[in-house]
Amino acid sequence: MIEIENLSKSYGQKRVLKNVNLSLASGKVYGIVGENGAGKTTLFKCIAGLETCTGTITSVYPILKNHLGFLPTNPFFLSKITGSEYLQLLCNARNVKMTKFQEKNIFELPLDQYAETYSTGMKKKLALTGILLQNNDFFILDEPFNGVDIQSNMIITAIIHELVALQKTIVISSHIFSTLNDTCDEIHLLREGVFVKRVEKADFQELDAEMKSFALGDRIERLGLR
Ligand SMILES: Nc1ncnc2c1ncn2[C@@H]1O[C@H](COP(=O)(O)OP(=O)(O)OP(=O)(O)O)[C@@H](O)[C@H]1O
Repeated sequence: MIEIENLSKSYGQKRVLKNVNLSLASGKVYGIVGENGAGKTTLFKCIAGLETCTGTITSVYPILKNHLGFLPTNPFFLSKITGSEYLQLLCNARNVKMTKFQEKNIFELPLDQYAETYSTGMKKKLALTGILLQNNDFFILDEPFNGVDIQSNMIITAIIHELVALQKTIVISSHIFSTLNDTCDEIHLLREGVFVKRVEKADFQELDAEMKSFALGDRIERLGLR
């Protein structure tokens, strides 16, 4: 169990997260949705210890980040480091004894090439492979489905199901509702740094319809394309 209580974050005068609370259990997938700028990535960075914030994060792990696999929206790689070298670095960081990565290269990436030369989708798949090989217990996946091809999206969905079977804790953000529908146990709606709604799987369709209606309003009519 991971408990996030009263987490707040400001950039200068701007309060980006306002007393956010979230309870995360093992074997569950939590979807975080919200408009651009709602605070999803900031929340993830705060949980991962990559940003300072106020509030508390408690868990069964003495040092949470040692059990966390964080997939950023746009993974960044040092220059002149190949795909295999990157995977080796990540494995070394967690004391995972592994040197041959070809068998684990399920996304069929050119591991002997420099990671910085990979396409956007390939970078995401390399970073995801790395955190999976680390055998983490807790995963934060920031827009894992964005920018990867359809086949890889299917693989990522299957990976998430496998992580659930292994009792891992998973938090994901996505702007594509169907991907959350396929993977999440509950969805939390973040609006201007506040969780305004928590929806269980049985009510996902209702949330989808509500968000559609909220998003569309009379915008299409106003365009006057007919
Ligand atoms: N380093 C920073 N300095 C100042 N403001 C920031 C910084 N990072 C994020 N913000 C602001 O915090 C707010 C939340 O940004 P965040 O990236 O968390 O949103 P998001 O929900 O992940 O958006 P998106 O869906 O577009 O990825 C935005 O108003 C953004 O401009």
